[in-house]
Amino acid sequence: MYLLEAVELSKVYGREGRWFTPDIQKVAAVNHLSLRLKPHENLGLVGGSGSGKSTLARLLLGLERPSSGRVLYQGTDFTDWSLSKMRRIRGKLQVVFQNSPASFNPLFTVEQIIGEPLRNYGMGNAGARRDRVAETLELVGLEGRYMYRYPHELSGGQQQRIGIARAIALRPELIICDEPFSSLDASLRRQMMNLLQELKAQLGLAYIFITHDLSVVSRFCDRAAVMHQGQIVEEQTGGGLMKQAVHPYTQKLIASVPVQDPRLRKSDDRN
Ligand SMILES: Nc1ncnc2c1ncn2[C@@H]1O[C@H](COP(=O)(O)OP(=O)(O)OP(=O)(O)O)[C@@H](O)[C@H]1O
Repeated sequence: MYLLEAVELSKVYGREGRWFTPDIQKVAAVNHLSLRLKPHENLGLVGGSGSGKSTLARLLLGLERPSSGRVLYQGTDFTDWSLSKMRRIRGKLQVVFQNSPASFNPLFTVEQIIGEPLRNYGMGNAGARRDRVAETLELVGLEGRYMYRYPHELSGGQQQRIGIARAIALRPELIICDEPFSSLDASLRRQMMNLLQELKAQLGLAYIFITHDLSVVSRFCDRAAVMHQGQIVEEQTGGGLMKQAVHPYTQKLIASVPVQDPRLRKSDDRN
C-alpha cells in the first residue's frame, strides 16, 4: 500500500485583478497532478519558483483543500475531512519549513517547543510527554539537559536540531522538508541532512525534499519529480536526474543551478 497518494490533484487560486484587468485571474498552482509515495521512500521535488511545490506540500499535508482531486494516506481518502477529523492523521504527516527555528516562541523552553505538538494532540500526561521530549532530544543528538534552555541560548546547529525534534515528536511516517536548510552553510547543511538520514533508519521515515539543491536529490532521494506550472513534467531516479533528464524544462533547471559537485554533471560522464 502507498503511504501517500495524490490523484488528479488541482488547486486554483483566484487573484483580484487591477483596475485595468478587473476580472479575477485564476492561477492553477497545482494542475491535475498525480503522485504516489511508498513507505520509507525519499522523493525529491524540484522546480522553479512558482511551479507549485509548496502548494502541493500543503495539499498533501491536509493544510489546504484541493479545488479538485483526492489525497489518500495509507489508502484512506482524507480530502474532505474536517479539521478535527484530520487530527487522527495529522501527527503522521509533518513538515520542516525553511528556517524552522524562526517559528520558535522565544519565551518557550526547548521542552515546551518540542512538547507543543504532544500537548496539541493530547499525548499522555506531563510525565509521559517529558519522557518523549527527552527521548526525542537524544534522537537528534542532544542531551536531556537542553530541555531547560531557551532558543537564544542555543547555537544555530542546535536550533535546527530542535526544529527537527519538534517534527518527529509525534513519530510521523512522512516529513515534508520544504527547503529546510537552504539558509545554512554547507557544513551545517550536510550535518542536518545526515541527521535526517539517521532518523530515517531509526524511525522508518519517508521524506519529500522540496529543494533547489539538486545534489540533495542525487544523494538522498530514491526518486525525483520535476514540477513545472503545477504539473510533474518528468520523473527520474534521484541519481538519474542530473544525468538522464529528457524534458527541456528539467535540462534548463539543471543548467541554471550551480552544482557543487561537478561529477554530477552529465557532460562529465564523457571525461
Ligand atoms: N494563497 C495563495 N493565493 C494566491 N496565489 C497563490 C497562493 N499560494 C500560491 N499562489 C500562487 O501559486 C503559484 C505556485 O506557488 P507556490 O508557492 O506553490 O510555488 P513554489 O514552487 O513553492 O515556489 P517557490 O520555489 O518560489 O517557493 C504561484 O503563482 C503563486 O503566486
